[in-house]
Amino acid sequence: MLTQASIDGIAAAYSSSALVDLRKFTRLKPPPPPAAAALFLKARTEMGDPLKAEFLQQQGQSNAMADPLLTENPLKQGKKVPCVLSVAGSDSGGGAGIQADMKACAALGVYCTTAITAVTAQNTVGVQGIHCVPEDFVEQQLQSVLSDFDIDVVKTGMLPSSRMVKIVATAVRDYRVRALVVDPVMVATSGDELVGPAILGVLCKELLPLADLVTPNIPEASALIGGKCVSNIPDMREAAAVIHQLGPRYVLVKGGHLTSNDIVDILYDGKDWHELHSLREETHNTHGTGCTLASSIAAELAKGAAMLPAILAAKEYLSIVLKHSKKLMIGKGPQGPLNHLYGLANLVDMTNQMRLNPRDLMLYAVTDSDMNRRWHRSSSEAVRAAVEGGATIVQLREKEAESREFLTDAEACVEVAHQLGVRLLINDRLDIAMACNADGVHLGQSDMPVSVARAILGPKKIIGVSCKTPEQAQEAWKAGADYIGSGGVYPTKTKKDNKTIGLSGLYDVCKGSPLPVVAIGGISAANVEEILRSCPVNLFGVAVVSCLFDQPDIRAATANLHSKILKVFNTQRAEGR
Ligand SMILES: Cc1ncc(COP(=O)(O)OP(=O)(O)O)c(N)n1
Ligand SMILES: Cc1ncsc1CCOP(=O)(O)O
Ligand SMILES: [Mg+2]
Repeated sequence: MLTQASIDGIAAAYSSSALVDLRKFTRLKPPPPPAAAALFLKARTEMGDPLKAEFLQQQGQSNAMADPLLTENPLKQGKKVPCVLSVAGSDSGGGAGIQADMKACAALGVYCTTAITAVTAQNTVGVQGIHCVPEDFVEQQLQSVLSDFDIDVVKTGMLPSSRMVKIVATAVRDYRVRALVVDPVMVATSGDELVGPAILGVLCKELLPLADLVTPNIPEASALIGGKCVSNIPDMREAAAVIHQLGPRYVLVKGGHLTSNDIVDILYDGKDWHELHSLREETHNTHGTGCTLASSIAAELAKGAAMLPAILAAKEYLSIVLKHSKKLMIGKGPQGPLNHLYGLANLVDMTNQMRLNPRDLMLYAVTDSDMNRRWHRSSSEAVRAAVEGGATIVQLREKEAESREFLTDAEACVEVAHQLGVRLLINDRLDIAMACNADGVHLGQSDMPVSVARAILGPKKIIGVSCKTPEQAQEAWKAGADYIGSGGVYPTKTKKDNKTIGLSGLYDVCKGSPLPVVAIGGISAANVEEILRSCPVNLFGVAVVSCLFDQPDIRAATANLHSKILKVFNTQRAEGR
């Protein structure tokens, strides 16, 4: 057991009086939008943790919603991006250190810069080698990052030499770093030593007094208090008090090394102790949990949370990550990595499951039976050539054909399009679309109402709707459509007596449409650039008939149009639109 005398002794040995107190530079940002905080409170309360919820309510803040899919992502254009600097070692296995920090920050919507202190040869089995980065070069990395980026929080991990610790402390002081989270990494999850006890003195004397938070696990807490045994919660409390005497604003002693299933972390701020409980997850994939927790706390602080909400949110994120890591099979060793970016995989799944990726509207080929007849082509030959030339979606538009002939053609075209990985829609005819298992339909204003078509086709099929006005586009959206075809932009021989809306009409539809828009009518390689440039928002592509299908070489004509569209989109992307 620790005695008051030993606490005082260690505190005296590592007196912090001579150091500049950087805490006065700690500037945490204003609370996030109430909606996010309310969501978080609701989620926490529903999870049966009223104490934490109450605390958050008192704080009136925290954008600390742990699930990145539910949070407003702060990595937005036109806003100051929250920024963390991780000063840590690289893990070649990708599970801990710098790699964990970057993934955790990314998952929480925070930009992560790095200064790499050591390169480890490491995997799920253990640490096979350590190569320390020369101290001067670590210093150079710190200078590069701190002189350029607006860093909100510095988080340190593996600091393998005393000089390295001093260099980091100097940088934190010189650049008036706003907040510092110190994870006093000593031993990897595998039990391999990463940092020797020689750095302890300098760590306690130089870095901890500058820290807003230090996050030792039980062996590290024990090392920080001179090797005293820490084996239960009262010991953890005492250790936290001793470490607090070394100067950090908060101490979080993590209890994962105790065997209980109810993991208790102790947070001490010099006045109050908080017991933070979490359930142990039954998983071997725990490599990098310490780094992940510390960098997640840093990320939450960077977003503006106060310390306790930041820690609660980080713990929440970690426990969700652990749940999503249970079935991960990576590496042959006993400790697998975490699935930090589980939310991204969900996002990818969601994108794959989306009825329509609006980017597929980029070059929308609409077939024409008259033209195919004139050029002696079958519909499926025409579809194949267009898709091979770069068409990103196809619509079969047969105005004259009998149902049976239309269906036979449609079946052949669906087969070709699907072989080549492109969706095929049917113009006007739901019955044909259903019979040939097309990907959906395109409907006009006088065709079947969209809500009826949606009810018939179900949730998986794509529905496009022709609209000349923003009001029509809004109606289509309400009724369950997926995209808007807007035109005719220019007059065309392909659809006679069709009122044109011009570039300004197209602009109005794009501006007022909640759905992605594709322009149609009189579009060719000669005017596609001006059309796309005139509507930089919401116009995802062009739908064309004659400039592809009334041509001697459909493939070449499509490829030519494709390259023109790509040129505009690439420029717009480079300009940040
Ligand atoms: C992509 C796309 N946009 C608009 C139309 C026109 O459809 P509609 O108004 O139903 O006229 P018809 O094509 O049926 O004559 C379209 N087909 N495709
Ligand atoms: C179907 C349709 N809807 C509005 S204009 C049009 C025809 C477009 O054909 P083209 O690309 O040959 O001008
Ligand atoms: Mg129609």
